[in-house]
Parts: sequence; C-alpha cells; structure tokens
Amino acid sequence: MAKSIDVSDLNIYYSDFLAVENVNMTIKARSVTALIGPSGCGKSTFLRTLNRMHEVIPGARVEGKVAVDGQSLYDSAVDPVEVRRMVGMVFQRPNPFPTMSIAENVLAGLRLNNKKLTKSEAADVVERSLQGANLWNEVKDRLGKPGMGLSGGQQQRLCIARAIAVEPQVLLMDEPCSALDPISTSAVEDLIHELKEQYTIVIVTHNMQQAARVSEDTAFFNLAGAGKPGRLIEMNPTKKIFSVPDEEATEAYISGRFG
Ligand SMILES: Nc1ncnc2c1ncn2[C@@H]1O[C@H](COP(=O)(O)OP(=O)(O)OP(=O)(O)O)[C@@H](O)[C@H]1O
Repeated sequence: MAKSIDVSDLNIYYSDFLAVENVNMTIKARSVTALIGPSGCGKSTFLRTLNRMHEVIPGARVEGKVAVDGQSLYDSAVDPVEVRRMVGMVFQRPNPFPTMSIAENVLAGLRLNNKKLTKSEAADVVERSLQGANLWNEVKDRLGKPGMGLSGGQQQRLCIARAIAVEPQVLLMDEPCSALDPISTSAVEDLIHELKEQYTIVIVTHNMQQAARVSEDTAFFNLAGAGKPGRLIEMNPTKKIFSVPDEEATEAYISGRFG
C-alpha cells in the first residue's frame, strides 16, 4: 500500500554545514510530488533523507522527523535497510548492474535482501516488474541478455523495474529523465502516471514542464544566498504553483526570472 510522508522541523547537515533548514511538509499517498528549485537549494539532499540514503555520506546527519504513515524513519529501533526497501529510489543516470542480465537486474534488490525464490517465483517477479515498468514487451525475448545492451530510456525503465521488484511503498526519483531523449522521457512520464495508482512518488526535476505534467503537488525550494541553507518556500497543488503561487519567489522562479 502506498504511504503518506510527514516531514517535521527537518534540518539536514553535511558535518557542520546546514544544507537544508526547517522543512515541514506532507506528501500525499498515491500521488506525485515534484521538488523544484535552483541548483544547490537541497532538493536531492532532501530527497535522500526520505529513505535514509543521506546518512550513508560520512558526517551527514539530520535533526527533526520523517514519518512514513506515522512510523518515524529515524527512530533508533528502525533498520535503515528495511527503510530503503520500503522507500525505493531511481537515480539521474540509468545504472543497471553492468555484469548482470536484464532478468538478474530486476531481481538484484530481492537477492540483496536475501530473499530465496524458486525459479518460477523469480520468473513471475521479473515479468510483473517489467510489465509494471512498461518494458516487458520490448525485452521479453532477451531476458538473459545484458542490461547494459538496452537503450538509455530502456535502461531507466529497467532500473524502475528493479526498484518496484522489492514492492516498495514509496518511489523517490532524482531527475530520472535528465539523461534521456524526449521519446524516452515521455515513456518514463507515462509510466509515472501509471505507477502513482500504486505508489507514493517524489520526483526531483529541473524541468518545470515535467513537474507540471506529472505531479499533483509541487514543492519549491530556494536559497537565501550563497553558503546559506536551502528552504522550502512553498508547497501547493501544482496547478496553483504554476498559475497563482502564494510566494513572489516562486513566481519569479517559475517565470524564469532567476534560477
Ligand atoms: N556529499 C556532500 N558533501 C557536502 N556538501 C554537499 C554534498 N552534497 C551536496 N552538498 C551541498 O548541499 C547543498 C545542496 O545540494 P543538493 O545537491 O542537494 O542541491 P540540489 O538542489 O539537488 O542541486 P542540483 O539541482 O544542482 O542537483 C549544496 O550546497 C551542496 O554543495
């Protein structure tokens, strides 16, 4: 089941550097939320706190709370590995495992979680995940061939298949189309539309048309100045952000006056 995310009073640090300050935000279940804002305002940093990938960087830490359906992710009893299973991630550049076949790539996350599967269970997961990522018809006759042999857009959908194979509830996407051509971008955007029936999706994008096309809600982050922390300026329904935003800074950014 897709889950909602509540962020309260979140401060995000790299050692002593406060990169993002005081974020309060509610992300709706089964919906797409876009994070936009100028370079360096902390969109990717914030995104990585939603599945505890931030703390993988030495010295990186957070203060405050992130709760997924009421469960606080940073409680001491919570296993970060389980968090990352529940909250999957797709990166900017497609990153299939180079030595693995298409099918092995889809199964890689399950294998990492030590899940034992029979041959027929594995075949089911591969088919269901590739169907879910709108890639099945294109690859069903070459599942044993290397994942790296696919086009960039196909590789990104393979990475999405790999992410959904472990049945997460939330999918984080960090500029998932920035390395893709317009046709592949459109395929991934169509897929995002379908995936939101089942998953809560948070997507970082530099492309404002893309935010407008794919998301229900948009959060605009900004920087008060060089060396200052990023802040959430405004979060609202995407239609409102792109027509009558509450804040002048949002208006200036979306109309291309800065950023
Ligand atoms: N590994 C790191 N160590 C130290 N500082 C970092 C690290 N990663 C990011 N930062 C800093 O944190 C701030 C936010 O960076 P982040 O990459 O989250 O911004 P962004 O909005 O995603 O930018 P872009 O749109 O350019 O990808 C920046 O000042 C950046 O220099």
